Amino acid sequence: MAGGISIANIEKAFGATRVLSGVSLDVREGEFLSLVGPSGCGKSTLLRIIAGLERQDAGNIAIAGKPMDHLLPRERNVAMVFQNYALYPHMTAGENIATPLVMSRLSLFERLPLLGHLSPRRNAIAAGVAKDVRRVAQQLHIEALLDRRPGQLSGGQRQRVALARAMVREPAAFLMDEPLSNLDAKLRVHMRDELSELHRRLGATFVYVTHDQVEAMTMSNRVALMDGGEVLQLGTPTELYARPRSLKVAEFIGSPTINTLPVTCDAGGGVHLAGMRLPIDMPLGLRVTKLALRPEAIKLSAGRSAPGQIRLSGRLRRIEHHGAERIGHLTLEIPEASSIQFRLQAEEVGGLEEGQAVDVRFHPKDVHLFDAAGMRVEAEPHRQAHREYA
Ligand SMILES: Nc1ncnc2c1ncn2[C@@H]1O[C@H](COP(=O)(O)OP(=O)(O)OP(=O)(O)O)[C@@H](O)[C@H]1O
Repeated sequence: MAGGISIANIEKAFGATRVLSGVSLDVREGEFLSLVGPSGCGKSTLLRIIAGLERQDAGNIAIAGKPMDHLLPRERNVAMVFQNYALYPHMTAGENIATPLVMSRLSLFERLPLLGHLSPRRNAIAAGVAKDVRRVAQQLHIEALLDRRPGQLSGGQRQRVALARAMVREPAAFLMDEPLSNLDAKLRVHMRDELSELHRRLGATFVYVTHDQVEAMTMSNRVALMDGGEVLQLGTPTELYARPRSLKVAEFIGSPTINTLPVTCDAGGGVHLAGMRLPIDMPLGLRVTKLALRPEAIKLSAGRSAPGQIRLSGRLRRIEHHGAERIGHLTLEIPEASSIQFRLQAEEVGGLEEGQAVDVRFHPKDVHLFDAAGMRVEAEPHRQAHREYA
């Protein structure tokens, strides 16, 4: 796997706490892959193991086909970017960016402030370092900031300096641990755009840790969703959103959160919701217990539903205005009285009042079904038309 990262059966425990339970994952050369998951799921630990900052108990890491397990962090040709930037406060931005090059190109003697100048090659190397620092500073539009110390920079500028320091060595891969989480919301959205653009320009492999699924979904080629030290699903953002492998994945990805409703199955594979037979059939022998629906799959229903659609009644509890979108909260009139959220169109909101009785409808093809273990089950094409929905 030239340029990619192979992660094979990685296990890690801190004392009695098992943090990674046999994680395997291939990061392709040049891809932007996010490790996303709830706090404590082990994503930072996995990144630190790739970087060599933490030692795994079992399993192997290879970068560009080369085993890394016995190499020090600096021998791995990867650059880490952290949430707290990790800049040296007493150095200027330029000196911070130059540090990795100074460390790799100058000997210990050549780095000495006075004696180092006695080395005949020192000046030529220093000029080369300065040129490389200017090149990355230009790419990140921070040339004007090179003489400032970190304390004189904004959060976004500091993050760019940290990125420049990572880029200057031209590493095989960038490993980023929540690099945007110290920035305010507006700057975070802007930096997301910049990071995606940087990734396109550099064509390097990016592994990006975040607990923010929106960040992961908007920037990544692929997302690995982790929970409890395992990868629950690896796929493109669209795959995770449209075909979640488990209820946990379905519930983690997407905002507002996917709606879930309890269902039962009869002996013939028919699916029932609150006593209603739905136009959905399961392969014989498979039973589902949960039905899940994305908020955008649910529509306000005025008049008769289109054939084949499922209709539910409820009371509109609240309308939430999010600027460009409006979310309706509906308490359903079913015995397991569940609350669901759905997207309302601008023109629909005018005629609605909180507390009002409304009907909603959805299409069976938009339904996700899960068994008692929370795993996805595919329905069969519907076997017979049911009068109540036809
Ligand atoms: N050096 C350590 N010593 C002991 N326990 C640790 C150490 N580093 C991490 N842990 C524990 O390992 C688990 C996973 O931590 P990790 O930082 O990898 O999670 P994470 O998914 O990145 O979470 P977050 O998003 O909160 O950073 C946590 O329970 C954490 O407390």
